[in-house]
Parts: sequence; C-alpha cells; structure tokens
Amino acid sequence: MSAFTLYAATKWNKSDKDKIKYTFRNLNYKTKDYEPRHFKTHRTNDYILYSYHVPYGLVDDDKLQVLEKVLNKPVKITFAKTKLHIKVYKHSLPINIAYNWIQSDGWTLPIGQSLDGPVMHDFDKIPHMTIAGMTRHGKTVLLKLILSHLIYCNPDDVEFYIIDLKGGLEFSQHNYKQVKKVASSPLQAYDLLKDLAVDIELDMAHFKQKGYNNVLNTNIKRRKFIIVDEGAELVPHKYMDKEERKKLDYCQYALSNIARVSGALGYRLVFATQYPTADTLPRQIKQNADCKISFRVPTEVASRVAIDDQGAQDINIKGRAIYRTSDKQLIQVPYISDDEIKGRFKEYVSSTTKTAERRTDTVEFG
Ligand SMILES: Nc1ncnc2c1ncn2[C@@H]1O[C@H](COP(=O)(O)OP(=O)(O)OP(=O)(O)O)[C@@H](O)[C@H]1O
Repeated sequence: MSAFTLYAATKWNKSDKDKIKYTFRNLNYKTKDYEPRHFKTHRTNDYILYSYHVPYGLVDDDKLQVLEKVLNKPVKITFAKTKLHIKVYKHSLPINIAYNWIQSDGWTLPIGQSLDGPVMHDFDKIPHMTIAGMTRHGKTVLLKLILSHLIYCNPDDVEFYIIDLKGGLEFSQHNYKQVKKVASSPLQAYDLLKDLAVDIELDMAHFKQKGYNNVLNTNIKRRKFIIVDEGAELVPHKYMDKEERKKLDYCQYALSNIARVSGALGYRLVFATQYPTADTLPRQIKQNADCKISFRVPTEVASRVAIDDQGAQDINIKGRAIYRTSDKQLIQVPYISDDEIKGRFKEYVSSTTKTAERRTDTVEFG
C-alpha cells in the first residue's frame, strides 16, 4: 500500500494538500463514513501547516509517516485536541553544523538543531542523560561537545569524572583542570566510582546538616558530571573471575545510585553505549534519565530500548539523533573537533595525570 501511495502521489502533479488527501484515501485513513476534513492552512517562511478535523476514533497513525516520502520533504505529524496537524517543512536539516563558541545560561547546552530551530538541553532541569548509537555515528563528538561547552561556560564550577572505556584514547588528550579523574579500564572505573560514593556520602551529610533538599535551592554552583563512554564494558560476564564480577556489579550499582539519588546533590550522569540492551543500559539508569538520545542503532528493538520508540534504526547521517525528553525531536548535533577544543582550552591544561586509583585518605561507605 505504501509503495503504491508513494508512486501514485509523485506521479500526479498535485499540490501538497491534494497529495495528503489522496494519501489519506489510499492508506484508508478514515472511519466507515467520514474522512479527515481540512480546516486550516498556516504558512510561515519555514513550513506550511495543514490542520484537519478527524472523525471520532481516528488518531495519528505511524502509517502517515509515508507522507515524508510522498511529499519528498520533511514532515512532522502531531495530534492535539482531536485535530491532526501536518507540518511540511520547506528545508531539510543540514547534514553538518559547526559548533559556535557562544555562552549559554547556567547548565544549558546547545545540543542540536531541529527543523523548528535550536534545541537547548538544561542539565539543571534534566540532570541525567543516556546516549545510544552504533560506532562512528557521533556519540563521542556529543560527549566532547558536552565537556567543551560546559567548561567554556562554567570553567570554575564544573567537574568531570570520565570513565572512558575505549582504552582512554578519546579523553586522555583533554586533560584540563576541570577533569578531576579519568578511568580507562573497568577496574579503574571501580576505583573512581568507589571514591565518588564517598564524595556523595559526604555531600549528602552536608546537605542534611544544612537542611538543603536540592542543589537548585542553594547557592552551590558546583556541578559534577560523570561521563561513561561505553557502558557495555561494565557488564559482568560469566567468564570473568568472581572478584572482577563483584567489582563490575558494584559499578552497576554505583551508577544506578548516582542516577537515582545524586541529582539533587548536583551530580549529573551521562551514560553512553553502542549496544542498548537491558544489560548494557541498566533499568535504574534508564528510568532516572529523563533525557534519552539515540544516534543510529542497528534495529528497531535497539531503538525502543534506547528511546522507548522506534525510528533511530532509520537514521543514516552522522551526528543526527533523536532527542527524547517529554517530547521527541530529530536533531543534528553540532560538530566540534579535538583540535578546536585543545586550541580553546590551552590555559586549563593540567600537568598531573588523573588516572583513577583508590584514595587511601578517606572513609569508605557501602
Ligand atoms: N555531529 C556531527 N556532525 C558531523 N559529523 C559528525 C558528527 N559527529 C560525528 N561525526 C563524524 O563521525 C565520526 C565518528 O564520530 P564519533 O567518534 O563521535 O563516533 P562514535 O559514535 O563515538 O563512534 P565510536 O564508538 O567508534 O567511538 C567523526 O569523526 C565525524 O567525522
């Protein structure tokens, strides 16, 4: 049916409004007696919005996505207050956007460009984020964008704890004073998370003593970002020895705990994985991350694990992702290169290495 609709609509030289009408008919998007009825067209420089009354019983339907191919233009379909709205954009999303060094307020990040304009992510409103995506599609560039923009805007208040399980290759070249610790193996991740657990306990005690319930209601400016690049490396496997499995179990627990209780203390978790499955994207992390991002993933099932919806399996442009909060948007993430970051942050380069090793001067909890 879809192939026929596509063929028929492109063959006839009709207006977009006509093509939508015929697509409704060919897809049988109607109830027994009534078809959707067009009642308004709204034109702007960027898009034309067609609005329809639909008969009772009809709602938006995934099959209407075929309109994007029928019209050969980007299309956004929404259903609100019993009306169907079809937004037909005049331009496609650019395939490459350069990052601009522009300050933004507080803990916001220009995470991408959507068809409706720039998309800002606010880490104080949505503290934790998961990122999924097949290799070479833009996860690491996004992680570096987060690091760079937040250092640029909050050089004295941001701290990073980086678990770089791709052998430490990606982040070891960005050794700035704001990067407090880097773990480049699962065992170092264990050490890093054990130390962070101590910090969390101390912060928790401090908050209790002061009667604080949330960092947002205090004058504490510091935010601590825990970045995990390749969470799948922290999954315990049967072939590992008991001690190793125990340590990885602890890593899973500690990361879940950060997502569950540490947001109010000013901790922000950014957890990236190539393979979104129930094992590699622990449930507690996923449930507590109200922002879920997915670059291309191999299957619809993986897309549903990553963003609770299908769609990410069809992305075929690098740096393009679905950004899911309460809403869902397709974005192009700004590109930033290692050289640009290094050039900008020369003054922050730190001479000490920050390989995570167990501290011995603190009390342990948990
Ligand atoms: N936002 C972007 N805009 C344009 N091109 C991008 C973008 N992000 C990534 N790319 C291109 O894709 C390449 C791979 O990106 P990146 O290193 O972020 O992939 P990855 O998903 O982290 O892969 P891996 O897991 O293998 O490290 C980059 O070198 C760049 O050429």
